[in-house]
Amino acid sequence: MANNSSYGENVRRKTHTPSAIVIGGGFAGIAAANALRNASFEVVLLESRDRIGGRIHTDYSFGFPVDLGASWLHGVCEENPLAPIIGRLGLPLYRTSGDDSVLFDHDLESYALYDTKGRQVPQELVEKIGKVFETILEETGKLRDETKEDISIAKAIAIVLERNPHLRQEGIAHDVLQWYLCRMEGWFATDADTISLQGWDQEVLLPGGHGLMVRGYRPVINTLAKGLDIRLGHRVVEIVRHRNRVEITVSSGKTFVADAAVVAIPLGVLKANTIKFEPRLPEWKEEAIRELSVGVENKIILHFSEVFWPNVEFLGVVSSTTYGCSYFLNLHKATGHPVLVYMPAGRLACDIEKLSDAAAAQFAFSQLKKILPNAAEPIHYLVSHWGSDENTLGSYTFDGVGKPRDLYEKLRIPVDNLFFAGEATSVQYTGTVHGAYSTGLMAAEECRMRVLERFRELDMLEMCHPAMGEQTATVSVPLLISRL
Ligand SMILES: Cc1cc2nc3c(=O)[nH]c(=O)nc-3n(C[C@H](O)[C@H](O)[C@H](O)COP(=O)(O)OP(=O)(O)OC[C@H]3O[C@@H](n4cnc5c(N)ncnc54)[C@H](O)[C@@H]3O)c2cc1C
Repeated sequence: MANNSSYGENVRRKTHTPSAIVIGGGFAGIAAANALRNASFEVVLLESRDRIGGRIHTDYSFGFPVDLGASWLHGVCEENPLAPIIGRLGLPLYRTSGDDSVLFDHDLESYALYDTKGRQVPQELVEKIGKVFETILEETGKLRDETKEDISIAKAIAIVLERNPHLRQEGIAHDVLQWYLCRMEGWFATDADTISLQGWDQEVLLPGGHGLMVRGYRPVINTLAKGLDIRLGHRVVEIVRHRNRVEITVSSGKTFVADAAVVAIPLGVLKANTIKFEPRLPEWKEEAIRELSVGVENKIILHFSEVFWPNVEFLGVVSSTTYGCSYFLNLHKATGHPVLVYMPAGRLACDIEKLSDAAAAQFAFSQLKKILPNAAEPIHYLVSHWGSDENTLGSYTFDGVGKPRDLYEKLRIPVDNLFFAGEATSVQYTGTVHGAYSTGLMAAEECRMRVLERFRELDMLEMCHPAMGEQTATVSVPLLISRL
């Protein structure tokens, strides 16, 4: 093997720095940009909003942090890819449930349910119906084994109740059952008649239960974003891919060029077709964008001058329909601040989004008054609009009826030098922060590999220059781009 240095004068090395553009400054995009920067790429991140974080939106206007987007770490354990950062930053978590289940993000003993007249539902009944709900869902599993055709979880439950009349509930017990279903709808950000029987329990749940980020998610994303070249207010409108180059145009008309790009924008935005891909994305990719479903969950955050509610983790209002049920997270338990967070999902969330912020806050307050008639008016409020915000157009992805789960993977698979990231590309952890983060890292790694491979080719081409003679053509020279 020849000594590389003996060819030093002859081999004209490429000094081109590999480059990438990341589109979208949510967890996926920031994770990808951070990883590519660490791999010595020149990285520019284009973000349409005037802030980073995307569906991480910690607001400080009350004088303390509250999250309008994600606030739980699902899977409080070391296996959670975000655990090392959260741990290093010393950020406290408040565990609301030790159960790694999509059904119970609060431990059953912390339930505080009320009927619409403000009477607390006896705890034994709450726990009994919780078990009935689990049994019903187990029975829907049997139904799933019987039939190949996918149906909604609402339809499956109706069939189970028809077959097992002893599981049917009446009166207040029925209303409590509706409340459990309403919380399940919250998990998927959609109504039970759109959740897939085949898919609803297929995501991977990390162990350790569910924990609230007491100081909000912002410190985590800020840490990852440190030192990155982030261009806020840059809305991407066109993505043109050439063989070894991408050209990205933003709404001001400015164009950015790089070796590759990571597309980390929400599924809702992709579905709206507001970004032109040139050439068009392949049919299988367009199909994934078209067929995957995104739901809506919102937060109406009420800040009171003092606590007047019971010292419980949350207040739930049961009703004869899931649409009529309510859930208020008591942030005072976790943070010490007098705040309740009302969280509607599905059709209710979409309907409330049509109201003004003042009317939405009033609506949430009216739900609270049902159980606490002497409740004092909030002093401040914050209202999210994840369904209509043009930067998101939905809260997170859910398993729609009849939609195969390989659509998530199709959404993730790269197209030429375009790499896709974001919660909707995560097969395992769809709809979560750690899912978005993992896909950002994965896209960055695939992008790095592809661009490095290309430079290796270029270096070989340079070495085949006629002036170098036959012998040098096969010599392996460590590539400059391997600066890891
Ligand atoms: C109300 C709510 C509660 C949630 N609760 C939890 C929870 O407790 N725990 C949990 O794990 N997950 C939760 N989630 C889900 C979690 O927030 C998301 O899965 C995750 O944050 C998505 O990250 P992302 O990077 O994929 O997308 P995003 O965070 O949406 O980032 C995409 C970015 O792209 C930008 N963008 C859009 N269009 C363009 C464009 N044309 N050009 C340039 N940039 C563009 C957006 O502004 C945004 O910054 C919740 C979500 C919501 C809405």
